[in-house]
Amino acid sequence: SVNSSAGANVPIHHLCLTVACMSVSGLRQILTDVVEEVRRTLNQDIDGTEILHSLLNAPWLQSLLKVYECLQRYLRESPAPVLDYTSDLSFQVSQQSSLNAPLLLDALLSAHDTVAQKNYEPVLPPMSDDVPDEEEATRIVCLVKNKQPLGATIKRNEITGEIFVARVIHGGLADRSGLLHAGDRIIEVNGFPVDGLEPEQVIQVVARAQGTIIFKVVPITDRPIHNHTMLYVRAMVDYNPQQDPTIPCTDAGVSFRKGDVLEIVDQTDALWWQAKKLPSNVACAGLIPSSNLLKRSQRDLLSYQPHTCIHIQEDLMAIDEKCVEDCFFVCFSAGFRHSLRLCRRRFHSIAQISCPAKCSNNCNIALNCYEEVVRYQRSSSDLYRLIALLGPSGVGVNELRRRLIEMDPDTFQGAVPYTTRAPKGYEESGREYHFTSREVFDNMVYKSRFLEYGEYKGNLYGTSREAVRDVLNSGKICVIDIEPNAIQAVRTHDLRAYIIYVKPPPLEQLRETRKDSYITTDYYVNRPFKDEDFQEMEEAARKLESHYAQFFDCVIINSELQESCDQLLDTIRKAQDEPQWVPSNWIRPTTDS
Ligand SMILES: Nc1ncnc2c1ncn2[C@@H]1O[C@H](COP(=O)(O)OP(=O)(O)OP(=O)(O)O)[C@@H](O)[C@H]1O
Repeated sequence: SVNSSAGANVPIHHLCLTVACMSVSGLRQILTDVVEEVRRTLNQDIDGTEILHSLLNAPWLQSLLKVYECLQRYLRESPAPVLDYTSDLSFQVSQQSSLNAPLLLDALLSAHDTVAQKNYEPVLPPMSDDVPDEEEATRIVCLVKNKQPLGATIKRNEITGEIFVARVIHGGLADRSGLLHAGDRIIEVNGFPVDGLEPEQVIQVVARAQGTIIFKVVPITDRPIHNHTMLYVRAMVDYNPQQDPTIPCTDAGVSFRKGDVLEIVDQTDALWWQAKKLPSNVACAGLIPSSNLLKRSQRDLLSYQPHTCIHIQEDLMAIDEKCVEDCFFVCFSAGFRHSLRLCRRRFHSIAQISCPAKCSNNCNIALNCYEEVVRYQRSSSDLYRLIALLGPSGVGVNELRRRLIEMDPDTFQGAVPYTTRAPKGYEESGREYHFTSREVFDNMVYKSRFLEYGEYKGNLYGTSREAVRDVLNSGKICVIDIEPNAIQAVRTHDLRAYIIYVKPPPLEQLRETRKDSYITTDYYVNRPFKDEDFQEMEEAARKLESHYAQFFDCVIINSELQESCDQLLDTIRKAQDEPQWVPSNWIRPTTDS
């Protein structure tokens, strides 16, 4: 069978088809009229000469004869088009007259030229006469080369030297043609036999080809059933195909960073999935390592890092192919945040989040590289999402939160923390803090009621899940600041936290914007910022980003305070009112979530 995927020819085909349909239906009408006329004439009692006379004079017969004559003349004269470059001509005319020929006319004339030049069909090589009868059924596949890659990879059978299509990339040229499939054996490329060649040599033949590429293939008999999916995941790790020697085709690889959302379109291969990074305006997908493969390479990578603890499942290949919604946590102990109106430098957090996987060093770790996500649009009847601010100590998380609540206390509210310290004279239980005994506090820790908690100067402080729920239930937007330890605790079905990372600006801007600001440290309350503070802040920011960037829904660079406040307001509005990617188990809760 001979196939063509020359998409560019479609308009011309349409043109020809329309013309053909018109003449066919016209002739059909004439012939129907003839039959009807004869029937009516025969029913009347008229003599033969009269019938013959009226028949020969009938307009429909005249038309039919004219058509016949035209066709005969066409066969005799084989008329050639007067011009085969009318679009050039129209361009020249439009240039000279400084008038732009309408787009439609241009397109029409260029269609005319294509037809006149008869270049709308690939010229196929003549069929060889000496094809033995027993030769396998072959297919000639003709693809029109354009700027896009072919979107297929090939492999060589090392024993027979035969070349096969290894995989066809979803949405690529080969895939859209529907003519090449994984497992098809390629015999020739543009008449050039490829058996025994190295795959790179075959690719060179394809690369050298101009215009159309003609593949002679033996189609695979049992085509594998493709596992086409529409799965969206958030990448929990960085991946760069250029640095991955195991990828079957580097050029087909899709690079991604932590937090990127990927649309997985094919999971047929257990090792290499096909995906697009969102937002995407390309049709063609690319290769990404499957969840199991990525887990394996992460394990190899992390096992070389002496200070990183990791929990690994024994049999990685036995893990379900589909993503599990655990989080990828690595030990991290830089500057803990204290939302309890204390400076984090003075607040020693001892928060532990409940996590099913714990390594011998007591790190909270679950290894997962992709997190399944869905697009979520909060409905007006849903509670607001929790807003959790996160950033290195001193960057301005508390300042931003404070200003936000001050600006609109009817909309925004913090969660009232618990403490074991005694109330000061002006403090009221339930307003500044929930004052409680150590026994009650310990019991709350035991029952995992805290999102995070910590100790400062012998007293315990903690933010409970109920305190956050109370604010949300009251119809307000709850805004808290958290330490990285609390990320997993707030990313749940009931709180649906939107995590905003507050990032320090570059050093110069830090110096400039903080020249009149004060910092509270372990030893000083409200002293001017020093360069060491900025360096420490930047170092803590680097660590935070390298370990937790995958959980940031948004990043705000806190340079000019007013601008940051405006940006924060806008971000929170979008988080509540516009569709966002969220873990799928928030929407389809599992027993674990
Ligand atoms: N954009 C900014 N420009 C100038 N000063 C700022 C800016 N953001 C914050 N500050 C000031 O920096 C100081 C530290 O801010 P803040 O207390 O909010 O830090 P933090 O991130 O909450 O850290 P910690 O919890 O350790 O206090 C405050 O004096 C605050 O007013």
